[in-house]
Amino acid sequence: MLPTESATRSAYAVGIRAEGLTKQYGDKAAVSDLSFSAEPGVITGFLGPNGSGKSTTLRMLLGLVRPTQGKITIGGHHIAELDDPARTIGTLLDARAIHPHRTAQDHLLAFAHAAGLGRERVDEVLEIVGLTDAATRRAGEYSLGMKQRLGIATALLGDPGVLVFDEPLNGLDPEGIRWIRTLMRKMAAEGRTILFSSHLMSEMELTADNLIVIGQGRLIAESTLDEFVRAHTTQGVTVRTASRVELVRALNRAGIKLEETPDSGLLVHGVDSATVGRIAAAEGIALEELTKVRESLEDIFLRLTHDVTDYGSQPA
Ligand SMILES: Nc1ncnc2c1ncn2[C@@H]1O[C@H](COP(=O)(O)OP(=O)(O)OP(=O)(O)O)[C@@H](O)[C@H]1O
Repeated sequence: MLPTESATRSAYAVGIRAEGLTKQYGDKAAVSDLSFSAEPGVITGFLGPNGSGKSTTLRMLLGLVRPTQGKITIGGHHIAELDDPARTIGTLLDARAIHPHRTAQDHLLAFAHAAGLGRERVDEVLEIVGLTDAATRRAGEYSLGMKQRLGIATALLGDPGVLVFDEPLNGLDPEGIRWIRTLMRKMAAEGRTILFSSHLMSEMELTADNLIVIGQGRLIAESTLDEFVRAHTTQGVTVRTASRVELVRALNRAGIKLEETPDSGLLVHGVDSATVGRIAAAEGIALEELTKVRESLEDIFLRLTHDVTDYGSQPA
């Protein structure tokens, strides 16, 4: 999705750009020649199997890891060159990294102080993330979901134009997940650049406008979510009929691959509904159902990254 005109004109219009980004740990390339961009006004989802290099990429963005080659910049600048980092970029990397004896308020006040921000802003962000009533409790007593909210409050302190959230949905209940989705949408609509990673594909599908997909440190795809799903969905239809044996025979004769589904339907690969309908009609077979297969983002992601998974689980 392209950023809207109002988004690019907004005061926040700063994007993220990786160019030839590479990080080598000894023989191991954690990130290899990675180039992508995340634009203002849209939500960009950052996907990859475990160990594919997402954290290393985000750590290079934040200046915590030095690239072996290439660069990753915010509005064209390395993070160390930013005049006012807190007002430019806000990040949630590990929500558990909070001092357990500090209250949420004190935690935020310390960050606000360091960034030259006033107490009012601390109250505002507590309100935005719904922690006002819990502000004087120690962070050590917080649930993971509350820690995520506190991490997001910290990211929002400087009212930055770029927000980077690594697995922001961890530990959130359905209401919390919906809340964060709405928050990200609102922030993007205001013209901010939102880059977030999640292993929850269904949520990614609901939230992201654009996707960056990596595997073994390399770019697999960069496109809008819609284009990605359209380009990678395999063609196929599910079909149901009382004359199953006859239909299987007819499809086999036509050289069409199919498999039986657990609910006694047939999954026909590589053809469209019209083809299956024509073959059935030619044989005088009545169909009870003929549905185009729609693959989920999760189906596509698992298939595309199957060969590039570092730490994939074995099939059950
Ligand atoms: N400091 C390091 N030293 C050596 N190897 C590292 C280091 N950091 C990361 N790696 C390796 O680089 C690869 C990418 O790791 P990274 O943590 O960036 O992946 P990830 O996509 O964030 O994974 P996950 O989703 O599991 O957090 C992995 O093979 C990892 O073992």
